Amino acid sequence: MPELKKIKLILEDGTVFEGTSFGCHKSVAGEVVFNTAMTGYPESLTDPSYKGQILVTTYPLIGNYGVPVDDVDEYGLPNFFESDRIHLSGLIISDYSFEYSHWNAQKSLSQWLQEQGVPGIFGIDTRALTKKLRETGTMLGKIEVEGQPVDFYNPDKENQVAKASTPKKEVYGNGKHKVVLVDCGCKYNIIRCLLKRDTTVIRVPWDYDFTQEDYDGVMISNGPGDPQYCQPTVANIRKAFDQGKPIFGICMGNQLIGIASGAKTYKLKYGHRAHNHPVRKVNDTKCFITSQNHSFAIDNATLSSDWEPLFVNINDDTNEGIQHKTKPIFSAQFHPEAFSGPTDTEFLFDDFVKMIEEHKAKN
Ligand SMILES: NC(=O)CC[C@H](N)C(=O)O
Repeated sequence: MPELKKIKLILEDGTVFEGTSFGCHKSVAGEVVFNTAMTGYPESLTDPSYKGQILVTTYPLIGNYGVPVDDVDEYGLPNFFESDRIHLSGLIISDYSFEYSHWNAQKSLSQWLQEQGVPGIFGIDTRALTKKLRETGTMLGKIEVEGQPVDFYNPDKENQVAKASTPKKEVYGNGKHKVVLVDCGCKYNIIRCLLKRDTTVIRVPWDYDFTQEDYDGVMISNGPGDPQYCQPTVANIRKAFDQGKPIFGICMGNQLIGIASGAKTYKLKYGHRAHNHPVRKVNDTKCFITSQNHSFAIDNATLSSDWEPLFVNINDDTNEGIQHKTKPIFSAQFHPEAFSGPTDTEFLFDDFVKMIEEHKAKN
């Protein structure tokens, strides 16, 4: 049993929670958001969309299955993580499991957080905290070590995508269809899902002019922070609209395609972070259970007449995707690549590749 040190969680409204430190023992500030998923902490911690945020897990027991091995697949991508490092700023949990057990575990969550310099706090009433965030809305907060004060930090005041995106172009696989992946802080399972479907993935930085590339389709990835910072990406997406090839956007990708189409985005009160968000296909009775992690959303009322909502969230009627009425362009606000979460909507990758095949056959 490691030496246990006290640490505090301080919210911008002055609320203070006292807990125990189980990660890197240092102070950190960010935006406090909650996720209600029951599994998937290794994937969440490495999801670049959490950059600038401190995550609260409502599932009380965390750490019980440790941290997976960091081996890589044939393309050099880690098998069990969504990026090459922990992106979130801190982790807030109720009960830390000092014992871990899993066939694939390599180390404890505590050890991993310490290695990566990320603070963790346990012993927090995460239900009370989540109720507060639901009532007040997302709040800024800090995990603070006694005698090490930090200022509050608002991730919406900076371009987080520029910090999470890849610095250079990289090509994966050797499949039939060339897909440009605009990396706004992409989760690796988007690359895996594309590679499984006979594609070559050309991963490029968020502000790279991919319209000069030789490509068959474009994927705009997920990513952290306010989509309004991605104006260079928006300008390139507009150029791609004119090129007419299939485009698929996920999460931040949905928001950026929306902005490029002329629509507006706004910030939700406390976002959607879970494995069980019910989403309905518009003009259809089909519903899907989806994995989600976002704060911003497209305002359906601002969609221009060439575009229409594709999916809607059944809990709060917010936008969950859009499509162009005539061009092969569509996007989802949820995560069809899951990891973690239900894989029910992975068929959207099949739809995308089918669009590419049809477009190639016609042109
Ligand atoms: N996962 C994502 O791509 C999130 C998109 C955006 N950063 C949001 O919070 O809404």
